[in-house]
Amino acid sequence: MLTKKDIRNEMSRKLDSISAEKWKNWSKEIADHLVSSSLWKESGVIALTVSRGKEVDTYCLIETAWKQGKKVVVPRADFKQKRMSFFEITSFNQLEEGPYNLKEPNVESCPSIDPQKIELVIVPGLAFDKNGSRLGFGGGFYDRFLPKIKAQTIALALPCQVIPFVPTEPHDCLIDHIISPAGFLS
Ligand SMILES: Nc1nc2c(c(=O)[nH]1)N(C=O)[C@@H](CNc1ccc(C(=O)N[C@@H](CCC(=O)O)C(=O)O)cc1)CN2
Ligand SMILES: Nc1ncnc2c1ncn2[C@@H]1O[C@H](COP(=O)(O)OP(=O)(O)OP(=O)(O)O)[C@@H](O)[C@H]1O
Repeated sequence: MLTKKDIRNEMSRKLDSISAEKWKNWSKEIADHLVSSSLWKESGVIALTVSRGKEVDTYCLIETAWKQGKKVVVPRADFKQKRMSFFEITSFNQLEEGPYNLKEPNVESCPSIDPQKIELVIVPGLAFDKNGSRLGFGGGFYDRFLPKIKAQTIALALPCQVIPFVPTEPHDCLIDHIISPAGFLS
């Protein structure tokens, strides 16, 4: 059986080989499905990550959310504790360079938000299966964060990121919905 590490390595390689054009078009299709969903429409406070590399583009989604008057909250990761805090951003200028080329909120200019106020969480990840199992970069950040909140969770996946089976451990949290360019998978 493939280990989590095998899948991470294989997926990073596959993502690297996707052209910029395909990445852009798929991201747009995924965003269209998301913003037309009732979950998105009904949520006023949305937690997202700021996309990096070949992660499904979230810059457009953040802009759409702002235009629609929604609150956008993004995480700042504490890599020692493996925990995240969320801060509201109202401009991309409030982001700064964090570890691993992550864009993270500047804590001086962004108010922190009580996780209970989050209404929808867009969860990042490397690979997903139709059951809602998710594989991330291996920090366990979301598996520590999600049990604390009651919001619905959605993952955005390029076609190659949906695989038949993601191995899970007891601490792994299932994602409620996965959106690929073809639409909602679950
Ligand atoms: N855009 C984005 N932001 C995010 C996440 C994410 O997955 N994507 N996170 C989701 O939890 C949290 C940060 N967690 C992260 C954990 C590891 C790496 C990372 O880049 N790791 C190295 C590999 C390190 C190793 O080999 O052990 C890498 O991928 O090169 C990035 C983010 C919060 N912010
Ligand atoms: N709720 C938790 N409490 C304590 N330890 C946890 C918890 N969730 C995950 N861990 C630990 O964190 C490490 C990484 O977990 P895992 O491989 O599932 O990460 P991941 O889901 O791929 O990463 P991420 O959520 O950051 O994207 C593991 O060593 C795991 O034991």
